[in-house]
Amino acid sequence: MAKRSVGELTAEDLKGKKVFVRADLNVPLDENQNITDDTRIRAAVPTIKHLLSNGAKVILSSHLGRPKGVTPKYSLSPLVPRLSELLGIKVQKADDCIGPEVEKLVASLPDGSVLLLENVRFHKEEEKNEPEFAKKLASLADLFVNDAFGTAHRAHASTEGVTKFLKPSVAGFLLQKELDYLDGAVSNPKRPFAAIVGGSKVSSKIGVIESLLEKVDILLLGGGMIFTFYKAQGLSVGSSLVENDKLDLATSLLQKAKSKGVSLLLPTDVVIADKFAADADSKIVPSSAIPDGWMGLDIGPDSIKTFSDALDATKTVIWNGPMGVFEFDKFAVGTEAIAKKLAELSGKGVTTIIGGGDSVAAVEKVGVADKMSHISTGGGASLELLEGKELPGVVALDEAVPVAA
Ligand SMILES: Nc1ncnc2c1ncn2[C@@H]1O[C@H](COP(=O)(O)OP(=O)(O)OP(=O)(O)O)[C@@H](O)[C@H]1O
Ligand SMILES: O=C(O)[C@H](O)COP(=O)(O)O
Repeated sequence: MAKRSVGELTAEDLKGKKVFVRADLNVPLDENQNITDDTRIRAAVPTIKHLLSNGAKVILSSHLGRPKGVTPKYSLSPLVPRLSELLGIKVQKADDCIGPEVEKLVASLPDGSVLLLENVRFHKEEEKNEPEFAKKLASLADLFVNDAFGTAHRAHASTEGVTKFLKPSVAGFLLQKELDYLDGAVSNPKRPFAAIVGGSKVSSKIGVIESLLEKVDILLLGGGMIFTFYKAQGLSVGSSLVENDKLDLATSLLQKAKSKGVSLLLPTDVVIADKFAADADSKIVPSSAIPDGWMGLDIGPDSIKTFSDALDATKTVIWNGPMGVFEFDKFAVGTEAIAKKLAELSGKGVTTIIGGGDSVAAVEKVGVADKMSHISTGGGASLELLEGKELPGVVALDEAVPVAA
């Protein structure tokens, strides 16, 4: 069911109103507290700007990291300058997210301004979703906007709990966009629809693969998980990453693909290494000829060609997980080739969706991020959505009002 969107709220609904906005501003910081990737801050801006331009007072909340109690290195203070710069106003910051001091700051907020609350996870009640804590957060505002897609898979006080005390509770623009692509485009894709799934282990992608097998026409598998599939087919895998307890599962996934008429492609050649290291000796071998003592760390050139050809026929592609150990330049070729291929397909009108995690890093490394139709800001959240799970932070929001026919 579609959710009510912040876009439906106009100046009439918003002027002078205090709006509690939950965003996912969980950005990486270096040892000097400098932001090393501001994607999530930029992604939160359209919703905040919409609220400000309609005269609302924005009370902005987020977590950062996984602190246990108040931990200065997880303060949201380092985010204030960038947030202010992107919004074009001076953002105020509170030292806590509840309590009398915060209430005072909220009471003196002018229309069209932003108060950033301190890391909501400094209170253990946040992750426990304690109603009393949610009520205190909610008491700061008149209505709720959830734009924290990256945290929508968590039923926490600031994502789910507050909806019990604030009406309306609506979806922000980012949350909406993520759902449109990761749920909408994937459930109702332009076909042929292909998924590319990589990453390290098959065990962490079982849910995604099973769910995608119900929807896709083509499934391309890469990354460390392929060796479990090879072994299940009786091939030697040398010292490659293998999950011996998942061999039956790999066989059943191959059978399921067959019975569903999904074209499941495994790499036909691999780049192997004599050790797990950036400076390892490497060579390219057919998938059926991995010698003892060698491990597969990337897909080979024939596989890149086969995968690229298969992708040429598609209208929608979703990608989750790298094709190899892309952190080592020597074994990044397969992942980078897929990133470039998707950029090329985007230019031809194919919908290309990058489902979070390491594939986002790969696309950014190759410099083609701006070419993709959609890059998810959520790792765990995008994976859960692709697995077909409901996200508590989304479920709790108001339903969209059906448009009269
Ligand atoms: N052949 C391989 N052998 C061992 N590790 C591999 C291999 N191919 C890829 N990997 C590793 O898999 C890791 C990514 O796997 P993961 O399952 O975490 O992917 P992801 O879904 O993109 O990430 P996230 O879990 O953050 O969403 C990378 O660190 C990469 O080095
Ligand atoms: O980075 C993320 O995936 C989100 O911000 C959620 O963080 P969490 O896994 O600590 O809940």
